[in-house]
This record gives sequence, C-alpha cells and structure tokens, in this order.
Amino acid sequence: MSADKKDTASMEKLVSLCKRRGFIYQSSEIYGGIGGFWDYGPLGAELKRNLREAWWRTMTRDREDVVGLDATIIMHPKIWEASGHTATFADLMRECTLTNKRVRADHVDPQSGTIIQFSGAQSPTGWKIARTIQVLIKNGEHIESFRKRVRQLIAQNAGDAAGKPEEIELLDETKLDTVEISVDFHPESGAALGPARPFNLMLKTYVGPTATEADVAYLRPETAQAIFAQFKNVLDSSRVKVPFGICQIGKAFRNEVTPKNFTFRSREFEQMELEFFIKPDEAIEIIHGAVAPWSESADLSEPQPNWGWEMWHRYWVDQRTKFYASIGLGTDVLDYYWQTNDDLAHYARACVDILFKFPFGTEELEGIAARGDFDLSQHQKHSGRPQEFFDDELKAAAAKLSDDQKEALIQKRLAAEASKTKGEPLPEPAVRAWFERLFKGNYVPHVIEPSAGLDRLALAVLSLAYNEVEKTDDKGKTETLTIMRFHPSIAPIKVGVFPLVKNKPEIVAKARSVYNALKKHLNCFYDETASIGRRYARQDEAGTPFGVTIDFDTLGEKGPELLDTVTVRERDSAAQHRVPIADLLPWLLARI
Ligand SMILES: Nc1ncnc2c1ncn2[C@@H]1O[C@H](COP(=O)(O)OP(=O)(O)OP(=O)(O)O)[C@@H](O)[C@H]1O
Repeated sequence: MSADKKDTASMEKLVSLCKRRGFIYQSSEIYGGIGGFWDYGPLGAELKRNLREAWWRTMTRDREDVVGLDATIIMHPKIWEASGHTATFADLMRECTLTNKRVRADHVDPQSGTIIQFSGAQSPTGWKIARTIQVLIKNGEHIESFRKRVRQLIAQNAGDAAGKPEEIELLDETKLDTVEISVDFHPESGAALGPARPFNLMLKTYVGPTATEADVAYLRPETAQAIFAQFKNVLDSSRVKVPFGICQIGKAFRNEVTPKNFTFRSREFEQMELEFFIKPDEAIEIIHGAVAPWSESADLSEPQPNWGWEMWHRYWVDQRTKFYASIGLGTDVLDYYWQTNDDLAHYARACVDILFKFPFGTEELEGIAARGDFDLSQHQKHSGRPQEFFDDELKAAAAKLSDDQKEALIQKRLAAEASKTKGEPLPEPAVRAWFERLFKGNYVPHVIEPSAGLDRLALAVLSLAYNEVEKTDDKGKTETLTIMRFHPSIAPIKVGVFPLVKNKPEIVAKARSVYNALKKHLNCFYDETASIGRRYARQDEAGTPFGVTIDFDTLGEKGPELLDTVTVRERDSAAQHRVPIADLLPWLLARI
C-alpha cells in the first residue's frame, strides 16, 4: 500500500471514529450536510473546551502582560475596509463552465497542470471525460463537437456510472493512463475551467431593516481586527503598558472555495489570536541605547526591556512551541515554515507558520507574524481616532538626546526607507513628523501576532492520538482496538469509574460514591455494563487516560490491607496500581 493510500485510509478511519464516538459530526447531516461546517459531539465539545482553556490559561492567567477580549462577530463594515479585507481578502479561483463549481487556482500545480487539492466528489466519469478530451487534444482531433456532446450527456445526468457516454467506451484505456489530468477540466464534471478570478472569502449579511447594499455587514473572517478596534478602550480601561497583549478566542467565517480535509479547512471555525503590542525599535534605541541583537543562542526564557521586534517574534515562536509540547505535540510532529520576502505582506517583517504533520500532509496550524504598526495605523487613518500609546519612559529618555543624536536616528530611518524592497518608502516629511511624535513619547505600537486555529488544533490532537493495537484473547481471536492517546490534560474524559460487577450492591454503592466524589473535580464517566475488558476498551477509544475499578478487594474481602483501595489502570501502558480511595484524587490530579 502506498504511503498516500495508507494516509487516506487513516484519515478515513479517524473521520469514522469521530462520528462513531461523538467527537465530530457533519453539520445538518439529516439534510445531507452543508459543505465546510462541522459540529462537535459530546466528546469533541469537551476536547475543544480543554484546548481552548489550555490556550486561554497560558495566555492570560499564567502571565501578567496579556488581557482578554470577547468581541462581536459582526462589526462595523469600515473595520474591514481599514484592514484591507474588503478589497483584498480573496482567493483566485477558476469556475467550471458547466456547473459553476469552483476550484482554487493555487490548488493547481502550474508545472504538471494537475489539480493537487480537491475535496469534491471526484467522479470517475468526470475524470474519464477530462482524460478523454486530453487524448483527443493530443491526437490533434477537433474536440468541440465531442465536448458539446459530453456536456449534453452530463446535463441530462447520463454521464454517471449508470450511463457512460459511448465516446468514452470507444477510447483505448491504456492510452488514457498515459495522459496527465489537466487543470483545464473540473474533476467532477470534466468540463472546461474558466480563467482565474478573485473571489472574496467574507460572508455577507444584512444588518438593519432595508436589507439593501446600504445594510451590508460581514461575519468576521478573523478575530484579530476586533482586538485592534478595541485597542484604545483596553488601554484606557485596564492598567496595561506597552509591551502587553490582548487575546481573544472566537468564531471566524470564510467562504472557502474548497473546504477540505475534514475540519482542516472549514467555512466556520474558531481562532485563538493574540496581538502583542511592543515599542518600535527606535523607542528601544532611545531608552536603552541599542536593541538586543537576535542570535541562535539568544536567551528567550524571560522577556527583556531592550528587546526589539525580532526578539519578541522569536520569543513568541518559542512560547507557542512550548504550549504545543505541553499538550503533547512535540517538535517531532511540528515543522516551521519561515516565509520568504516574496511571501510576506508589504508591512510584515517576518512570519513563521507552525505546521503539523497531518495524515494528509504537513500543513499550517498557526501563523506568527511581526506586522509592524500596520493594523493600528490603518484604523487610526480610517477612523480618525488616535491609536497611540504615550510612553513616559520614552519621553524622559528622548529629552536627554542632543539634536545630533536625534538627527542620526532620523537619518538611519530614512536610509532604511530608501532601501525598502517592498511597499512605498515613507516620504521624508512623514518620517520627520513620526519622530517628532516619538521624541514626545507617542507612538502607535508595533505588533507580534500568534494566530492559531482551534479546530485545526483539535484535528491535530485527534490525528496524533489515534492508535490501533491488535489484541488476541484467550481463545486466540485477534481484534483491532483503537486507543486515543490524548495527553491527559486535554482528554475529554479523565477517569472512567467501573464497579467490577453490577450485581453486588456494596460494590456498586462504593463505585457510585467514588464517582460522585471524583466528578466534582474531574470529568468522569461511570460505566457498569459489559465485561470490564469491554469497558476499558470503550474508554480507550474515548481517550480516557485512567480507569478506576472497584472490586471485591475494595470491600476488604481478601483481607483488611486492601479495604477501601481501588485498581487504577493507565490507558497507555495498561499498568495497574492499587490506590487507597482516600489518596485517589491527589494521585489522579498529579498525573493530569
Ligand atoms: N478555513 C479554515 N478552517 C479552519 N481553520 C482555519 C481556516 N482558516 C484559517 N484557519 C486557522 O486560523 C489560523 C490563522 O489564520 P490565517 O488567516 O493566518 O490562516 P491562513 O494563512 O489564511 O491559512 P491557510 O493558508 O491554511 O488558508 C490558521 O493558522 C488556521 O489555524
């Protein structure tokens, strides 16, 4: 079996387990589903909640320099004009001339002309038609009449497996296999694709009574802009000082052209974003004489006052990597893509994508960008409201500079502007005006933005946890069991509580009392049906890291030394421990 096939198979198994065990269901499934939307079932909801809480805790409660925000999904449409989303938040796509279905233009390999990513139903007939037309082109035959006929057949629904167009049958199968599948044909229908056109990904709605263009609003395509839009309010209402961050978790919506790979690319998803506001490097230079230089051996453990954007950016890449390690995603399953100058937006100084090795390929989990002061400056310009921070430390330091020192800083910046390879250089009067504000202690903060997707993280965690083991019973019968090896801190259920038998009232009563005591602190599941082995297996599939069994020994039937002790089974090693009920909660908490 090829690697690809194996990976597809493991993805299929994961999707089926997610449905069977209640992690993830297709949205609106009873009506045939709706593309790009997914619901989380009982186990999935717990898993997602644990991931969300882990992120929130590391961002806010574990630190002193980040505060939270919970903003609305629909905001003033001018926000999206200022951020550039209205004009440019678009994918290039190509439309099927027959069905109007779209594929992303960048999902087509320009070299081979093959569609490299396609999530729709790849109808064998559609591919066959596309290949057939290719053969005809190769053979120099006139294809228009053939194409017309094929379109008619498809339109009449005769192009499916039940009634293949006879032309296809006339072609030599071996010839077909030598032909690359062309981009110019939609894989579902086999019809030609139109030229690449931009397609805005924002979902439109109306707010107001007229429901006309005047009332158009958008479902936010990212959570970040709300943070920028509320920057001033947070600054004025909390005791924060630059450097500090504002974080938010919430829904985002994108009308993705081709939602695919299960929840990986959805149309409704949740983001976890931080905007970490820092001083411009020039301010650091004025206050501290120099900006701390970045090197591979730089100590990133504790932020330092003389850090410029580069150290802060590296620091956040390091912090986010540590976060992933804390929930079981080590560097062996992650990768990093440092965007090149060509990839970067004109205002961005650096951006690294943290990638995860999904079964369908190594893909983006999170992006960490150094965005300069672009976003706040845009909102300052479009709203007419100042988005500056007043830095008294900077003002005091600048007051000590001589005119020559100030001019040297200005000249350095002018030289940097002149050597810009992207975007328009800031004209000299604007640079001088900016420094004038800076020397008085005022600046629009720069920002480092770690932006992660909660659904992609849940998918990463699910695909990493998925394991199959072969188990042979006493009678020599072998079966394949699934074990979801979640890190205990994010597992949906932490403890399964099992009375060994259900027909002994003392055991059942003890088990219920253990369950009632634990469930105040941990998400527990009580199960008394089927054999103990079956019950363990059920919890292995749910990813429950610990199973607690109350048995005859718990009642002291084998001797007083085991009275009020239980067996704790570990999911991953199947190791069993005898633990007194009195110590059970601290024993479990220490391991979760
Ligand atoms: N359609 C989506 N479905 C699920 N998660 C998404 C989707 N789009 C973005 N995300 C998540 O939000 C994060 C930040 O969004 P960002 O705009 O940087 O993504 P992006 O670079 O557009 O992603 P991609 O290149 O995969 O489309 C991504 O790293 C990802 O985890």
